[in-house]
Amino acid sequence: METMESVLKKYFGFSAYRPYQKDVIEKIMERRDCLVVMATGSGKSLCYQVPPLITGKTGIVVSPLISLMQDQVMALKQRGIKAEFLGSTQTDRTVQSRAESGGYDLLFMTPEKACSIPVSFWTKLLKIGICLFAVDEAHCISEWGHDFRLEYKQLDKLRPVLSGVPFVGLTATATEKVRVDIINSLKMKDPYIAVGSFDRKNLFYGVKSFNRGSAFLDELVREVSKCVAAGSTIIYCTTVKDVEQIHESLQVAGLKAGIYHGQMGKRTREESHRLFIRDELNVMVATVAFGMGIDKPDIRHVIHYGCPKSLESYYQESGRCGRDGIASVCWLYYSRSDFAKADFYCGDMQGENQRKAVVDSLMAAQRYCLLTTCRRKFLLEHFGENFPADTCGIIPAGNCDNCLTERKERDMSKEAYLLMACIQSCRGSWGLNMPIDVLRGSRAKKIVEAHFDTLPLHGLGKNYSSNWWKALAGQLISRGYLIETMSDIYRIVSVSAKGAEYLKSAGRDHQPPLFLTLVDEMDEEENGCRQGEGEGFRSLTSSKCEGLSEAEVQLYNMLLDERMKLARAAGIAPYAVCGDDTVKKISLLRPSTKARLANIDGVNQHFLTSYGDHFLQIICRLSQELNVSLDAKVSIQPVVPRKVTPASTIPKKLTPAKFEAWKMWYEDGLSIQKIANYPGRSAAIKEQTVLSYLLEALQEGLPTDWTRLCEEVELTSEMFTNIRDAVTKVGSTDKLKPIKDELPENVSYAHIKIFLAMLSSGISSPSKLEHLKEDELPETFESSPNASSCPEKSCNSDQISRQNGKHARSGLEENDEADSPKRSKIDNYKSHGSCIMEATQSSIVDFIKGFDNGVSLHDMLQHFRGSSEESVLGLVGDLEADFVIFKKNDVYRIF
Ligand SMILES: Nc1ncnc2c1ncn2[C@@H]1O[C@H](COP(=O)(O)OP(=O)(O)OP(=O)(O)O)[C@@H](O)[C@H]1O
Repeated sequence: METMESVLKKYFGFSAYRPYQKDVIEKIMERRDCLVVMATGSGKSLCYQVPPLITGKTGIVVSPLISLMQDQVMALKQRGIKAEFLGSTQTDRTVQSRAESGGYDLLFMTPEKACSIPVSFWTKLLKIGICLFAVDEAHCISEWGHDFRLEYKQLDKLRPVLSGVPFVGLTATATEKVRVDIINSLKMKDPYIAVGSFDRKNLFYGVKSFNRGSAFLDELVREVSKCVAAGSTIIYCTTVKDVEQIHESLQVAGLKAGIYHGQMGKRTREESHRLFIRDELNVMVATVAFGMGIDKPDIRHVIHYGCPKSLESYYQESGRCGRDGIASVCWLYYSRSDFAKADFYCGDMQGENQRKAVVDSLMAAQRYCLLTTCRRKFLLEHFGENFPADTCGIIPAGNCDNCLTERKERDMSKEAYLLMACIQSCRGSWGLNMPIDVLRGSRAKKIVEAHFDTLPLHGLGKNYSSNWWKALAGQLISRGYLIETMSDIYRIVSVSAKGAEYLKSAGRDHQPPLFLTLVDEMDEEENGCRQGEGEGFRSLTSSKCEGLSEAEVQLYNMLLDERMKLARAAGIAPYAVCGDDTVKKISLLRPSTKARLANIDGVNQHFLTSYGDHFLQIICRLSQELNVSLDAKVSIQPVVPRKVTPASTIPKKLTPAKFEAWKMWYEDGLSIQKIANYPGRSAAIKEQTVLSYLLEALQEGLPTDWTRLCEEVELTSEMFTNIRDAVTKVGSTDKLKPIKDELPENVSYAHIKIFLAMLSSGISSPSKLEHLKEDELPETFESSPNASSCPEKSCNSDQISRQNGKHARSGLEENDEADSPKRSKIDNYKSHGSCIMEATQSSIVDFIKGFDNGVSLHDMLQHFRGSSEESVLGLVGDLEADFVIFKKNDVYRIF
């Protein structure tokens, strides 16, 4: 049976699971129902893709769209996974019968199909084995969701039919209500719930206001032309008319743009989708009909032309961007008229709940547009996630427009007073138009009829346009001075308690200062320009080739062309051959052998067998042409996906600085030293301070990697044991000095603090640290005076000293030693290694194969003492693709 790790490398080419993936997979294998709520692009699909490959049983996946299933099936087949879909567009009549005899690892179907397929199908397949029943985009089940589909509600019918099969719901958008709905609708029993962070750290968020017209269209075309160099772009529009207009403008400008909306024929729509997925089109202009089905990992820009109908759908649609983890950009353009569309979106809503959900979501989207503070924080907090900092500008410098640019502020107390007082005078039962018209001195019929033209404030706000006042109102709403509510489809603006307090403290001639941000619309009116005007989009073209030399950039582009040719020949999308990031790594490392190619993250076995030789030839030829060496010795900083922190575990007590320090260390993998001297900080802080922040974070329950921490502060097993002895001797941990006094000089207070933190986490012995390296064993083990008394004279000295070391340690550790599978395996090998072994290709393969969790070079050298390090490395390097040796963190494994 394959293991979780071997499946990951063999089929997907990845070296490590992302947060939560492993846990969910394990739970599914234990046949437990699971609800997986994780960000778009965070890797939820892997949770249902892996179990069938381990168990050899079929996984059923219910998915809302045929186009989505088709793309997934294409990509899975490219990974050597047997996948198919059942649905109206399936032309192969044999799929169903092959499926029922267990012919597929993964079988996709629409909810309609799942409910209508005869029970005999399930009965037959159950006999062979179904390892899971996954419901993708599970929020469609809930009326509270933004994409409710009636067919999803019927899925519970299958529960009794598929008794014993774990049900797995997956979604990227789920509020508490939606989660409960999914669990109840699917009749999940004691489900394992994995809720990840919604933070898409590689996405930049920006918003701009715009006025419809040809001038803006020209600006948009200019900006989109710049985007094209970085990769694919989607432009989402709210109406078909906008789609057609923008598409035409892009085409006139010579851009390869496609179009997609609900009024197009099915064929043309599918063709458009296909061309975009295969990189034959650079830009797709679409309505939201082109939404959930898009699984293209290398989309670099998502632009919204018009405010989306809800913040949930904005998150979903912008979430199509940068799914491969590479830096990508989401811009939203809104105009004020977008905010008046509640009636349009509510049109076909039946129940009061649905109407309310729609209206609330639209208002949240509107607030997002008008925001002057961190957009990421707002988005995350909308999904119930705590974002402890006020800006997303700590790492790196600003990842949303509001955190990136310093906005102008000015005292707007007078204007704020006028607006709030006018709203109060109009008795707070109108939308914004009425009080603003009153302020601007309108004598429209409804104003005269309501006698608002006699109000003392009438006409006092003539100096500003209606849009200026609306922008001010937006600010006052976001700062809590005004409240906007909905009555049916009408907006009502009233003064909040905070606003009333302000009005009380002010009069017509005197107001306490109230500094507010000069948003674009105001700035344009007052100063004739917008802040950041002319900056255009955040450029991605430079980051695409970051870290590559000029020749490597050329190689990268040539390899992208080569990938395109291969994809065209195979009739698949280029990303299905391999991802952009993998091509970038290949350009950097320029492997000359299959083994080296296999070690590159993202290269799976199918790629190796299908394209490996071809790529190696091309790399060799192009490297010669560009005069760059093969097998470059570059240490690639893996794009370590930040581990997501479930909202509930972000401790309230921790200050943002402490939490940030922990995130940088634990999630971004930065060292304590790097954090202390982080360039984004105004002044360096002490390493000791960083360590104390980390320890506080751990005390608050945040996770850590003890092995890594010990390695970083050089806390060895020997020190650990010494500190433990000292603590026992002193008999108290209240004061550190007496403990320190018992210890040698090289043991610092930091070491003692870490020891104590470990102790309170239940680690009382150094060997509890999973990956403790051999060479970190206490020196006393190596230099044991008992070494010569080993009964087996034929044992090598290393083994003798370790055996004695075991005796030299307290009884407490004997059990720990026994529970370390890696160590006992190594010892096993060593006990056979009484003669000096020389390495050969096959003996190396046999040796590595003996370790499920891999083996380090150190272990290999200990085993093959008859060979030099150079020759062992040479042999490992020469082992070709039959034995895909995969190296990570200096540990070699074989697949
Ligand atoms: N462990 C991993 N290591 C590296 N890349 C991964 C890993 N798991 C998934 N990915 C990649 O992340 C990308 C997004 O994964 P996936 O399509 O499963 O996201 P998702 O959570 O289902 O998103 P959505 O909700 O938008 O459909 C894919 O390109 C996938 O190959």
